[in-house]
Amino acid sequence: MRQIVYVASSESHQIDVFQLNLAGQLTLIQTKKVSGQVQPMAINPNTGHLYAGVRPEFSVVTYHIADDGQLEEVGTAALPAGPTYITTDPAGRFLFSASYSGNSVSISPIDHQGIVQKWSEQLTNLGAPHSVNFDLTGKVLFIPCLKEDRIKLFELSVEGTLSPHYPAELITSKGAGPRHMTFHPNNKIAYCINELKSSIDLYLIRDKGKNYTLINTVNALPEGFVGQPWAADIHMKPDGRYLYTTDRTSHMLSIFKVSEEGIVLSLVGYQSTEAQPRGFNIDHSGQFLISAGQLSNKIAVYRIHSLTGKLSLLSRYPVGKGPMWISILNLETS
Ligand SMILES: O=C1O[C@H](COP(=O)(O)O)[C@@H](O)[C@H](O)[C@H]1O
Repeated sequence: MRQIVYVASSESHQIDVFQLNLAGQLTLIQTKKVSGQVQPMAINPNTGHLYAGVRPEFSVVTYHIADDGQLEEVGTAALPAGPTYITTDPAGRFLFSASYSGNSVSISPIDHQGIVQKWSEQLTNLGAPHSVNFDLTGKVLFIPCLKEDRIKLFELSVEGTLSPHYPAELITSKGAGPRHMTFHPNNKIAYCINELKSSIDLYLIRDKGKNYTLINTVNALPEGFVGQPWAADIHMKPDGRYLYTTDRTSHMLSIFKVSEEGIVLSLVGYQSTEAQPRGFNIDHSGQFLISAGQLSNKIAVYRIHSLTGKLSLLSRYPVGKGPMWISILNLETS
């Protein structure tokens, strides 16, 4: 598997591009300067372009990815508000941008060459939306609204408009602050990391997405942890066997074993990691986890032990200033 790792560093306006080899070693192949603070990134699953959300001139930059993984800018399109998280629908026809400070989510069409166009629609009056997540059917869009303690649910039409799903929202516990999500490969369980409690909510999805039940809430910090929880990110190993989260106060990753159906999370342990780990990701083979330290200006690569899910540090690499987003591309499927 030939994989490329993209690391966005907001403060130094750059994306570092690394090749990831089969042993988990990284080789820097490009440092791409960006016109502003670059934060969230997304890869088009259809065309293989990389998109990056930029500030203070709110925009999304489209990059063509060369055969070796290097980036070439091919377009810039305006966004109505500062991008906190971006994603595309599974067909790669539209780009969705959640804006925490703009209390909105915008939709931008993507043309048939893969280039994002100016935004066409904006959902407003959302309370600090922190991410936009399609379930694995690609039909339901989950928008965790941190300041509302709700995850709002929408459906996407063929024309690219959003309408409320039924049910229209999932309600979290008071003050939880829902932030980022992931789904079990069986699409029967949705997991949401709550920023302000560093807890994980598990929702059972039934009746083809018409029925959701909150079946458990799991603490992602060690029992007795003292300090303000400040969770950031959540990812599942591609085979669905282990789940990982980060917390920025404790500078830790938490590791959970996932039961076969995805319903039970059993604590495996904690891994101390880079300072303020706002973003991390897992490679497509499920063998390596890479975490970014927003305060250390480094990324750390860990081997994931296939039988235990535990992490062992392989190496740390310097990147730009304020790294907060990691995207990984499998060149063989792009
Ligand atoms: O992680 C966080 O995100 C929000 C919004 O981030 P931004 O990148 O859109 O500015 C931030 O305000 C919050 O303090 C922080 O915890």
